[in-house]
Order: sequence, then structure tokens, then C-alpha cells
Amino acid sequence: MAMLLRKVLASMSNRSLSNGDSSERNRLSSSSSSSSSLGAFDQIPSDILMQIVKLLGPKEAAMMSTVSKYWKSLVSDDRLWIFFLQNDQDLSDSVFFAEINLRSGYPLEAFSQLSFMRIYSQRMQVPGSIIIDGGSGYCKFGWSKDVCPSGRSATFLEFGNIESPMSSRLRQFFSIIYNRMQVKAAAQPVVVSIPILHYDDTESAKASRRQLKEAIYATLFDMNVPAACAINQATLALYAARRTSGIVVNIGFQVTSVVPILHGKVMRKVGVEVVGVGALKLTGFLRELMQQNNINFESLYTVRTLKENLCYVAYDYDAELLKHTQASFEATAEGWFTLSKERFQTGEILFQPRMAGVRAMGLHQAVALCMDHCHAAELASDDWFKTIVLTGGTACLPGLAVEHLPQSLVRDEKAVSPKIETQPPMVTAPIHVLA
Ligand SMILES: Nc1ncnc2c1ncn2[C@@H]1O[C@H](COP(=O)(O)OP(=O)(O)OP(=O)(O)O)[C@@H](O)[C@H]1O
Repeated sequence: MAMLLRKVLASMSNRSLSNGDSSERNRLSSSSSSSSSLGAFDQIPSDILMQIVKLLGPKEAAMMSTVSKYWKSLVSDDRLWIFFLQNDQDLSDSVFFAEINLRSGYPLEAFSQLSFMRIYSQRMQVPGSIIIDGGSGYCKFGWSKDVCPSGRSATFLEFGNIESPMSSRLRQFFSIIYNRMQVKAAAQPVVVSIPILHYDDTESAKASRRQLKEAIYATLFDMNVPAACAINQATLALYAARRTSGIVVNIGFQVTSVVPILHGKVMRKVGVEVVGVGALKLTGFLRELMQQNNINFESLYTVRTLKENLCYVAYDYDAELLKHTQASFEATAEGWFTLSKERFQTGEILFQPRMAGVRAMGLHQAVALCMDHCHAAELASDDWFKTIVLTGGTACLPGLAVEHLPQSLVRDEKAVSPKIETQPPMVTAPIHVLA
């Protein structure tokens, strides 16, 4: 094997040396194309040659493609570059998902003619993107290659003077993020997620969505970003879960939205269900419970911290009430807090909003209703709406995805249990969608 490798490398360098000599190059190219010859390597089966090229690596394989037509066709094999992508990059499955499912843009089509050799070279040129999740409560930003956001800021809806034009508020917002990330706008592609506002299918709602998107693009391109993609949070969360169809349950800051998406497009005609319970309601409800139990705290931030560290969703609420569920957490500068029933009562308002004085259906009912609407709409023959993606910071509550929703959603014995995925508060998969 070592000898073969040496021969390949020697062959490579000979060819490289002769690169400047056009007559030699022509001779090689015409002889190889006419005879399909690999010279000294003719006797080696192509699968063995492929193994050798795999050992040599992507750089050498790319160089080999310049040697002759035969070598070019050999090293252009998609399987070789899939191998390199899988071995060279951390999250290659995301890469494939982006290239295969998203590259052509909406409407999503089957994989087009782009070779994996080209995909590989493009990946090398653009190793990552900036992701800005413009949530309605918090904005999270970071790098597509990282598993969590690198920072937070106020959301762009709150930026700048409310009386100043949207474009200058957006510019201020993006400039602050680029500053904090210590990166030049012109250096990186950017993906911006837009809060799921204006759910309706009316002309004015469509116009508002379009205007916001256009303002984001205009601002970013004015700042010389090389490529930008502005996309709604729900669709981006679905893509991050490596799906293009399904129901996204976004437990947002103020409200929870249940969004049916087919082939990357929000099915507004089917209907987006909105439940008036969001993260802020949970924090407020925990604060009330703590006050009722004479547990003192300094700020809502402390309550939020306790929610994030002690709360969970009970599989069976009534059974949980009979259990010993006491647990403690030390909040910075405030000391130890002990909670018991509050730990699962807080999350329970997602399923029983009336506990918090909200007249709305439970999350499980909203999802079941959305599934019914999808079923009735008969948009596609498959079970596209049985994939549920949970997203938003609150979706991290332990017990929510694993135990509670699937049970609540099984509608009859024949119904296939939906597949539930969760997404962390910020989309973390490296989806490199270039405009
Ligand atoms: N591990 C956790 N457990 C419970 N709650 C959490 C956890 N992590 C974050 N949260 C909560 O998520 C909330 C913020 O959610 P998120 O960042 O998804 O909102 P947003 O993106 O601004 O909302 P929207 O989707 O409406 O735009 C906060 O109230 C925070 O306490």
C-alpha cells in the first residue's frame, strides 16, 4: 500500500511539473481520453484506486483531477467527496441536509445536479455562517458551527427609537451584534430568523412580512454581507431538525404557536394555532406560586433562573401531586431556594392554561387540532404532519418532549405516534443557506 501511495504521489508531482508544458499536457490528455489509460495504474481495480485516493485526502484528489480526463472522472465520484465531507467536517449530516434539501430554495426540489466535489470546495470557502435568531423576547446570536448561541441582546423589535425608520433601527441592531461577535459584516454569510408574527393569511399580514424581510435584506446588503437568508423561526427550527415538513410547536416568549409546514412552506391556509401561554407566563406563574408560599426573591430574573433549573413537566399531573418533589437550587447572590409542587405546576399551565387564569386550549389540544386540520386539508398523501418539532427555550423543560406530548397526541389506536424532536432556543445546526 505504501508503495502504491508513493507511486501515486510521484505520478502527481510529475504531472504537476509538466503543468506548464502545454504540449505535454495535451499529449497526456489526448492519450488518456483516447485510451482511458492510467499508465502504471492500469492494472489496479478502480475500487482499490478509490481507497488510495481516500487515504491521500481531498487536496490531492482535487489535484489529481487536473492530471487527465481519466483521473478527473475517477476522482469526481460523488462517493469519494461524500466520504471526505463525512470525515472532514463535524456535522456533515447537516451539510448534506442543507445541500440536498435546501440548496435550490423554495419550492424545495429533489437534489439537483451539483456534484459533491463542488459542494466540498464551496464548504471550504465558506466554513460557517452567523446565525441571528431575532426572537420576540430575546435575540440570540452565534456561529452555525457552535452548539449554542455566543450571546444575547434585546430583540430588533425593541431597538432604537421607535419613531426612527426600521432601516436605521435594523442597522443599529446588526452593528451591535457584529461588534459583539468581533467580526466584519462583509466577512461572513448570515442567516436571520424572524419571529413568527402576523400569522394570518390576509393581504396586509403578507405585506408586513414581506416588508420586514425586505428591510432586513436591504440593511444587510447595505452593510456588504456576502450572502443573507431571512427566514421565519418555525421553518428554520424545522430545518435545524433536518426536516422540511412537519408541525413546529414554538413555545415563544409571549405565546405558543403551532405551525404546519409542508416542503418548507408555512401552511397558513391550513391554519397556525396560537395559544396565549408563553415563556413569560410561566415565569409569572412561578412568581405567583412563590409569593403564595412566602418564598422571597429579589427579581424576576431569579424566578426565571429557578424555572430553568428546577422546573419540569409531569408525565401524570395528578400522580405527581402525591409524590415528594422537593428540590433546591442556589441562585447567585440570593442563596438557596427550595421548591416542591411549583416545580411541575409551572409547566403544567402549557396543558392547563386555566390554572394561570388563561382561557385557552392546552398545547396538546392545539397540536391535535392542527393535525386534524392538516389531515382534512389532504395536501400530501404521506404523514408529513406527524413529525412534531418543539422549539423555543421553554421546550428545554425536562419531561416535555419525552413523556408528555406523545401521550397526549395519540388520537386513536391506529394513529401513528408522532415523531417528536426538540430544538434548543437557538437554531444550532449549521444550515448554510446562501441567497
Ligand atoms: N432550560 C430551560 N428550561 C426552561 N425554560 C428555559 C430554558 N432555557 C430557556 N428558557 C426560557 O425560554 C425563554 C426564552 O425563550 P426564547 O429565547 O425561545 O424566546 P424568544 O425566541 O424571544 O420568543 P419568540 O419565539 O416568541 O420569538 C425564557 O423565558 C427562558 O427562561
